[in-house]
Amino acid sequence: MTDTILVVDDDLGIQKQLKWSLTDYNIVFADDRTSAVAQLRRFEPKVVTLDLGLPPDPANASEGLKTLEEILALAPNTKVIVVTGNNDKQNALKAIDIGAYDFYQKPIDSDTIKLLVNRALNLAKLEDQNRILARTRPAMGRIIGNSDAIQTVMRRAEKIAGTDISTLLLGESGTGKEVFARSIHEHSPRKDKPFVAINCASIPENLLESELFGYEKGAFTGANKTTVGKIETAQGGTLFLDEIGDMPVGLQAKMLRFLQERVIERVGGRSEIPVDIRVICATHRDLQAMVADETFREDLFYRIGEIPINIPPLRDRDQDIILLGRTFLNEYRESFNAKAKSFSESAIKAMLAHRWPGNIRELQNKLKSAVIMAEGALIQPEDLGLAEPSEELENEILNLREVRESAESKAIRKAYQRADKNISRTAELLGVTRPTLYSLIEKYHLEDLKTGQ
Ligand SMILES: Nc1ncnc2c1ncn2[C@@H]1O[C@H](COP(=O)(O)OP(=O)(O)OP(=O)(O)O)[C@@H](O)[C@H]1O
Repeated sequence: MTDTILVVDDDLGIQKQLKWSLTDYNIVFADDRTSAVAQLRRFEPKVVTLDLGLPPDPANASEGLKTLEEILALAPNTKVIVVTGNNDKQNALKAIDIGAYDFYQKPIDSDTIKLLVNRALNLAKLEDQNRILARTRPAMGRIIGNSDAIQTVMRRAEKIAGTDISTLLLGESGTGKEVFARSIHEHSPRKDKPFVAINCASIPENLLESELFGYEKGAFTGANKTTVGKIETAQGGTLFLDEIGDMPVGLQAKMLRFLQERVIERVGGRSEIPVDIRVICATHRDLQAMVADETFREDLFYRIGEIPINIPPLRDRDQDIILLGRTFLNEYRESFNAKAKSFSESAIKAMLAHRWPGNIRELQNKLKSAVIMAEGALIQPEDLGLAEPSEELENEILNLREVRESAESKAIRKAYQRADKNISRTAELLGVTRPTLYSLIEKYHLEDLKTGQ
């Protein structure tokens, strides 16, 4: 397919000259700001050449710069090459500052403009490919979710996984902090070594120290034999400290020393034991506020949270609710030998409308009881303990194409989940043919649908 280039210039002579110079492309024209925006929406060119001297103010660059801003606001990935008058370096630099890809000064030289457009187009295509790759590459194995919110976090976690940087996972209860910690471990060079998790909130304060650091025989009444702690057990691997915000202040000092010096002493022990582990911490508490009221050590806060990751709550994950729901439904159906097979339409609506304060854990609990309670093959809102839903609130999007695209890809995903991942049935639900559905899948990069995910 020939690439389209948009030429924004009010000078007919220049329009013609560019058409002759850029014969390899499909050239479309605009002669002012309004028509430039209209052409941009219509043809979605990857490259635009823009004369800064546009009417009604051709002697000045203000209209051109405004047009540049509008183009970039609408289609930020567009490569805009600005054309300036002779000796107008200042406005050229202003344009680059706003986000133009490059500039050149009149008079136009065919070879130069050809080269510039070519390079801009190659770069735009490369960037497109990168974006697609980043979207379709399966990330962090065990984490289920297609929403942008979770995909962004997954990519962040993936990048961190290869390093030994200390990571702090933040998020409401039940959002999957432990799942993320495990995934980071599994994608790290330490994956063949142990992953050891300990929940600081569930162990009584006086036992937490010996649980973490181990103890020597005779260290206290009942210490009948030397016992290694969780830290030593994780040797070479990853230690996951869940609910780090609940760690007693006294123990925080010992923890900090371990993190700084990478040695530990067992309770009642005298020798220092070197440890090589990666530490991942998690909490649902506001550690920063705890630092402010001195219930959490500031130095430890910075030591454990070199890179924080915010795991989004389930209510911010769009269709993931249904995706996770179906996964758990299949799991529980088997283990309870139940007949519930799928969700009714109103159950899906109710699930999407619910706020899920307990996140994925709440979804699991509600589903478990729904699978047991449901009378027929379809789970109803009341089986889930949810009320019939009211109108769904949509985020306001103003660009019409974006609205259409976002609505279409949402509808395709929704239909696909409803059709139990059957492509023919999805096409039927959407009222399109299979080839049309495939081309839409291609267009919106929903490739995971073809692989049955
Ligand atoms: N993206 C996911 N895909 C599949 N299962 C998930 C996902 N996220 C979480 N789960 C499941 O949800 C449940 C809760 O997750 P997890 O225990 O990791 O949450 P948490 O944030 O650590 O919770 P808490 O703060 O209460 O300890 C687990 O059973 C986990 O397997």
